[in-house]
Amino acid sequence: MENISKVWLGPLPADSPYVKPFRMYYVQNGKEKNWDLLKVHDSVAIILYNTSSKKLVLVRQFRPAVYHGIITSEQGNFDNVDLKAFPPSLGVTLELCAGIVDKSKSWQEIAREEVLEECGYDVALERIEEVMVYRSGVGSSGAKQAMYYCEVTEADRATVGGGVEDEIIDVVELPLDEARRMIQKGAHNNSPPSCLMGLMWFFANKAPANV
Ligand SMILES: O=c1ccn([C@@H]2O[C@H](COP(=O)(O)OP(=O)(O)O[C@H]3O[C@H](CO)[C@@H](O)[C@H](O)[C@H]3O)[C@@H](O)[C@H]2O)c(=O)[nH]1
Repeated sequence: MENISKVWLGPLPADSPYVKPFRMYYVQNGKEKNWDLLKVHDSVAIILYNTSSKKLVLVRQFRPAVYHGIITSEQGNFDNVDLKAFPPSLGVTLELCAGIVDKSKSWQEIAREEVLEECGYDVALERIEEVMVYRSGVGSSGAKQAMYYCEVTEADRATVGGGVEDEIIDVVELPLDEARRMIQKGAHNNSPPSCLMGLMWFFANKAPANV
């Protein structure tokens, strides 16, 4: 899926629409302190369960930040990457369907659109149930993410999904026993904490007893 042929790094342009770095200053207990942080978009993530197939619907995609993190954990900072030593498949993740909040629509509507764009299911707004809201990246961004739950059936399928514009996203139907293994033994597929937490919430609150 990733088909990546060259990787290199450059400085962050000041007009990045996705990441803005700051140094925040504050006085605590009478002492001046500072913290280096990033402003990034808030986001939504959706736990999708297909009740026809009795499988969870997740997405696979190449994540540059994960790939970068894997390489730097292994060998420190880099300029160019040896793609043989670090195949880009290392940076592929298995995640909940998700989207950034970058338009003036309700968060639930943005979640509804992501379910359609990424996974191909066209569902009414009322079927998207809020699960919880939390802050991620507490040391770096403190970005807000709202998690939702939505049940879909084959009747809701409108497209094959896969994202919009340049996005390259694979839709994955995950059997419940595999999902259970991910939260019992740890995931080997770079799944972020939000995905693992979403799976745990699903098993604690929604999973059918007999599957
Ligand atoms: O430098 C960038 C960053 C984003 N995008 C595009 O912006 C969109 C969304 O970006 P991304 O940050 O990957 O959003 P999500 O996939 O919605 O990821 C959200 O949901 C994830 C899973 O919960 C969280 O890990 C992320 O922090 C949170 O942004 C996609 O079309 C990307 O292609 C770029 O083109 N360039």
